[in-house]
Amino acid sequence: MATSVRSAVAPRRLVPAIPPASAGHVRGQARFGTRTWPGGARGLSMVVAGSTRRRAREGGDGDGFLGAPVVGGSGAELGDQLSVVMKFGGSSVSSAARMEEVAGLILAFPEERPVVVLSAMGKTTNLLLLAGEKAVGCGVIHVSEIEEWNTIKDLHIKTVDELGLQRSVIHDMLDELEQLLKGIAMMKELTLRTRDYLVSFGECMSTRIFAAYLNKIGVKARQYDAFDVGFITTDDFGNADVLEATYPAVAKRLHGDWIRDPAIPVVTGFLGKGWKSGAVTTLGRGGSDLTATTIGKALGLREIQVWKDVDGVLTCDPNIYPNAKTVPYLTFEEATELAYFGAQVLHPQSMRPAREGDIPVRVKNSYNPKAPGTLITKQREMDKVVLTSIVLKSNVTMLDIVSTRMLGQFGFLARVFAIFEDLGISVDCVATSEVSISVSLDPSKIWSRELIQQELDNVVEELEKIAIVHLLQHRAIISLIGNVRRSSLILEKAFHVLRKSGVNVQMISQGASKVNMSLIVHDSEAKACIKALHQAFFEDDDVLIQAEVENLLVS
Ligand SMILES: Nc1ncnc2c1ncn2[C@@H]1O[C@H](COP(=O)(O)OP(=O)(O)O)[C@@H](O)[C@H]1O
Ligand SMILES: N[C@@H](CC(=O)OP(=O)(O)O)C(=O)O
Repeated sequence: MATSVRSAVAPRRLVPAIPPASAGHVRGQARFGTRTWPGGARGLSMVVAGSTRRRAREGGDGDGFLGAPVVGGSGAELGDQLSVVMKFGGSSVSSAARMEEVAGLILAFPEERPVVVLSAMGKTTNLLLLAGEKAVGCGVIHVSEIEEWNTIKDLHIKTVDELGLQRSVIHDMLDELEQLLKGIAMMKELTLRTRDYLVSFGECMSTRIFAAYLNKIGVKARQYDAFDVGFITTDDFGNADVLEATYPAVAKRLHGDWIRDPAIPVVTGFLGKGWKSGAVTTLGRGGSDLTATTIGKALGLREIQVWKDVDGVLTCDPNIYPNAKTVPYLTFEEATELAYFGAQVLHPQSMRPAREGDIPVRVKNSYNPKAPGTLITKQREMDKVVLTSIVLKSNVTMLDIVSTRMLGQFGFLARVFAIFEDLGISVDCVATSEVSISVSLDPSKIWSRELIQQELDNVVEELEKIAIVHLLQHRAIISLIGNVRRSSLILEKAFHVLRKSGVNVQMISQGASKVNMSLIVHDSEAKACIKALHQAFFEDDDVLIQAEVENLLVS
């Protein structure tokens, strides 16, 4: 077993204490459940516009004012500045009923002026991907029979009907989507660029429907496609990075429109525009979280809320072990490690803008809004914290690389990493000795290019020029996110549990940030390990007692 230092995540700065901004939200929570306005145009007009004066606009104008009576008027009437981002994931907006709930949630916080970010409805992104893949091989005349395409179409039409909207809200989008699928069928290929364009229809439709619904119930809203309002990205289709130029561009557009003609912005999550290609890009799966934090930073908002289908960030993936509990507080650093090392609940890059802008992020449950959720800030009280969360990244590939020449550690490491750089492969965990190095490869980066085996063959071929290489597949990284000051206690306990379970740890790695200790085990053992570790750390008081004793000894 090798031990090491890992440096997968960006370096950190020391930061001041939790800002008082969080207090504002607690006020909002207290109000929830005793809503003054249960919904409906009259109440909502009071909530959102601060005025009961109405202004009806007829006919769709492409801005989300789709023929419904709307409320609002001058900026003076709407009053305040935009104050929070509220991002709702696919599970939160999966049907008409869910959209009604979400509208109710937004309006339950009348003191807020939200920017709303939405993902595609339910599983639409997956369905679009499947439809695209089927289109490649089915022939143009069979496109209309693709099951996933019909499911997407039915869901969106049903939603529009149930919300009492005109089908014209999404008619053009559905038409264009069908044409695109036919184009893919004709070309018999689905490039990464076309795939991003294809999946963008999910967010483009959900936001159009939701904005139209808000307008219908009397809340003035305006739909935006992120790629048209300044989300400028790299041209890495499927996994694009947001570029710095995005912040001023987004701020200018959203703020400018708000000042001119206040209306709740409803923005597509997940999407951007490639700075060279000008084409639609996507920010990686779950990328709407990153859209939300980017807008939060761009506009300097008070809080970023990401609404999910769980009570917040949990002590482990509830699909692996249902006894997972809510983690009430996290630092940006912990949340970043957690997301980067596989917790699906947050997009890996999403904490960066929030941390840079020092804007608290709150993870909430749209199915259980009274639950306090998880508050993520720069710093938090760590005295009583031992372990925060256990994260699993499955199906990881490891490379054991042993130098054949005596290059010396410096030259050897440099050569190895130059090869990874040349091949554009990123590394999660690293363990080194003078003439050998073990690394785990970041699966998301490899998968995104769908060339797993080919890429692995390339990297092995290159490395074999300077080393003996063993490729180990089907491994899992178990990351223990916890208190740096308790690392000995965490490791002692973890190894005790794993030894009792008969598990052999193949590599351990501790990041420079030290909030994360990663253990690599065989994939087949990983889920049982998570369960045993969870029981030991979160369901057994012993560990807390040990920490208390340590506290006393220190003080
Ligand atoms: N540590 C964790 N805490 C909370 N949820 C987790 C965790 N690990 C995995 N998940 C999964 O992440 C899901 C929420 O993320 P996601 O599906 O991206 O939400 P949304 O689509 O609403 O944005 C949960 O339903 C849960 O199954
Ligand atoms: N719809 C995209 C983007 C996204 O963020 O979705 P969600 O918020 O449902 O994870 C996806 O499925 O990846």
